[in-house]
Amino acid sequence: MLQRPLAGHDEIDLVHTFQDRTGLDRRLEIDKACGKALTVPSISGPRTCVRHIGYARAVDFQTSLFADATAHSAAVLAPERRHLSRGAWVDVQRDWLTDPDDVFTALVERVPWRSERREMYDAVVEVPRLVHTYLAEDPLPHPALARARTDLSEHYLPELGEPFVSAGCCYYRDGRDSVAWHGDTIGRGRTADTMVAIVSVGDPRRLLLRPRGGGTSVAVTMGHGDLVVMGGTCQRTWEHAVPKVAHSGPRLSVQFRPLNVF
Ligand SMILES: O=C(O)CCC(=O)C(=O)O
Ligand SMILES: [Fe+2]
Repeated sequence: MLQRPLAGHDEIDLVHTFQDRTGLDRRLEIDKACGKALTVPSISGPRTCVRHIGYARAVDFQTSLFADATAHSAAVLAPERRHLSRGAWVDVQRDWLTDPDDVFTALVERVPWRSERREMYDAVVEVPRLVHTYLAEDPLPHPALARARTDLSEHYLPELGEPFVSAGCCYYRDGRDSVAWHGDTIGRGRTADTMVAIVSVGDPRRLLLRPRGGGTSVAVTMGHGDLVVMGGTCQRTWEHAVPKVAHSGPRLSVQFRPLNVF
């Protein structure tokens, strides 16, 4: 772990302040010259300071431990399965990514984020999050994500019968950003069993799941570096949402999907 900017690489962009798990104030900085993320003890002053192209708002996230950048990008896949009703299930593996901080900064910096607008009744409203989708042939913004897609494809192949190809990305800038109740039912998820694998970095947010037509909802917290996979009939017999919350720092999610699932 680097404690201070490297000599000669002092042009720093994108500064996040946060408390690590031991309660210490630290800063995460991107060195523009070498592209590395650096963590330094935070000096007193405003908790938040951010500057990056096209988006400037308070950024403050609680991080897990910083991992050694040379380590493997993700732990061995061994998720725990929770069976829901009607053939739906959800797999969870906490702290799957080895260096979620690096993935966080890469996603913030390298994804060509765009805001979407949707027609709703008589008005055109802004979709409350930033989005971008990488298709099968597009290079992903961080090697750990390419590795994650390969590992997920291998692990789930016996059950899924095909690889994960696309990577949908969402940027929840703060607690006001959200996803309303829906199933990923455009394409094959409407009629066939499939899987959607979500890698999450940044502040924890809750993924709520509820049976279509009513029933008790189930909450899965998606934390920094966690993996959550929705599978079986989940997209057509259940719905999911990421509700708004009063306070949250940024969270980014990458959803890996097989061909023709949206
Ligand atoms: O942010 C997430 O993890 C879920 C997003 C989602 O459900 C979707 O984009 O279809
Ligand atoms: Fe979804």
